Amino acid sequence: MEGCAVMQKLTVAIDGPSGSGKSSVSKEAARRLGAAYLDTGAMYRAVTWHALDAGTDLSDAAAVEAAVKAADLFISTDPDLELVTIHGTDVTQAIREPFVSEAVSAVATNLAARAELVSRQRAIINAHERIVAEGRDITTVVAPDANARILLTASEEARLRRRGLQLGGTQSAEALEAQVLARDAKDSTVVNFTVAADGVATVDSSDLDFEQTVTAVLAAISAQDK
Ligand SMILES: Nc1ncnc2c1ncn2[C@@H]1O[C@H](COP(=O)(O)OP(=O)(O)O)[C@@H](O)[C@H]1O
Ligand SMILES: Nc1ccn([C@H]2C[C@H](O)[C@@H](COP(=O)(O)OP(=O)(O)O)O2)c(=O)n1
Repeated sequence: MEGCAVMQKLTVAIDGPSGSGKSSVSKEAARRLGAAYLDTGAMYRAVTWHALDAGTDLSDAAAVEAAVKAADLFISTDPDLELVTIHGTDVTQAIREPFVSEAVSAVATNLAARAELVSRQRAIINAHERIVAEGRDITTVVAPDANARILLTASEEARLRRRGLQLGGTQSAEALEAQVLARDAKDSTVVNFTVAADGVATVDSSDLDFEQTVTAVLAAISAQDK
């Protein structure tokens, strides 16, 4: 019926390294597609916050697994509402603090913790008719059967520059490299987010501004979702 278009079911999976623009671009793409938005990195950050809050020794794999399984985690999937809670406590801001960024790889490299979060992420994705989910293993592990799968990349230089601006230009080059490059190096020991898997489209945002990147991602989604 005219003016009453039926929205088709849609799952979009987007992966990429730190600072490539995954979160900001996926959120905007979700708004324009009338879809929900899932930031899986925020889930890894939230369970890390929970493990630290509970005094967990992050070098003890069994203790990390237990802390992740026990985490009562809520994450908003509304692209216009950023909200993450653990046991009812609002941790939306806290999970972005450096103490979480520095610890998160210890959880993200724990395979049992990953299995637990992958299962929760699949449940969230399945509960939505239309959703854009982003992270490091969404195209390959969490939703390999998504309607559209994209690897969003950018040069190291662009990623460091963007993260530096995002953090207010106060960080030293060494601190930024530790946050962006060293964390990616640790994380990529368990998941591949630097090379596109078969059937995954690559969007390189190095020479694109934000709006151009959103346009390129939306074009890659329509090209795949036929
Ligand atoms: N194509 C782009 N051009 C310029 N800046 C961008 C672009 N994409 C994202 N940004 C900015 O770079 C910063 C990092 O993006 P973000 O979405 O947080 O990356 P990621 O989730 O991959 O770590 C944000 O401040 C964002 O607004
Ligand atoms: N699907 C995912 C998403 C994030 N992670 C890990 C990798 C990162 O170190 C942390 C936090 O992810 P996040 O996307 O917030 O990272 P950025 O700071 O945006 O680079 O979680 C993961 O292993 N798998």
